Amino acid sequence: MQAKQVAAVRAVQSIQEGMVVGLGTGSTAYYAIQEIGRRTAEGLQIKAVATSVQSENLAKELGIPLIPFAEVEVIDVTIDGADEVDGSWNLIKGGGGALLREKIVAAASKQLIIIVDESKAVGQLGKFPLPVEIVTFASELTLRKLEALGCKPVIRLTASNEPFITDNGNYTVDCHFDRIEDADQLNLALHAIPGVVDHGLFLHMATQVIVGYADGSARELER
Ligand SMILES: O=C(CO)[C@H](O)[C@H](O)COP(=O)(O)O
Repeated sequence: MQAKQVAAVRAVQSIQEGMVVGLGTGSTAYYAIQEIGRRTAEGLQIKAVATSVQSENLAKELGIPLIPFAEVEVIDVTIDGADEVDGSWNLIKGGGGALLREKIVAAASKQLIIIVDESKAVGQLGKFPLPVEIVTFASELTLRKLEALGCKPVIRLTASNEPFITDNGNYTVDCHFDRIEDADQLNLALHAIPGVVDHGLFLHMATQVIVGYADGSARELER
């Protein structure tokens, strides 16, 4: 098993009968959804909500029962990946373009289990460009406001060089900071920009971080 899969399989052990489960997005969350599919095929009774169209489609293929958000009061556990995680379990997410739905689901979850391989554990956040979801209206203006925060903002493109459009119909801007000195302050500054819908800093949200290693082991990241 590769590192991402080991972390995913370990995290899925936390899912118990009757739970409402949030399904993350990305290549690590993919392994978690596969494992949830395997367990539901064996008879585990759960209900799930997805953080992207991609994960929703995968869940449908695997026969994982999905419920509409209108029926969700609380999500017991969400298992999701991350692009960076620091020693306080603060995260950069959104590399896979799903940060808004991921944050809505994470905020509604009693437990948020983050699964990563060891390359994602960092001393300080910011080497990975911070994804920011913005509305398409007046995007040039929003880009200038982002630049004023000290980063180089780049609208994410698809392989065919078109702007990448999120599941919510917005742009994603990758903000190159190199290092983020004060993530709490940056969180406030980003939310103060009107065209910003949300951003990939997930602060004080994770309740557990599981790191998978190339030797096939998985360990909880201490805080
Ligand atoms: O935030 C995300 C998607 O928006 C992903 O969880 C993050 O990009 C990590 O992806 P991967 O597991 O493929 O490395």
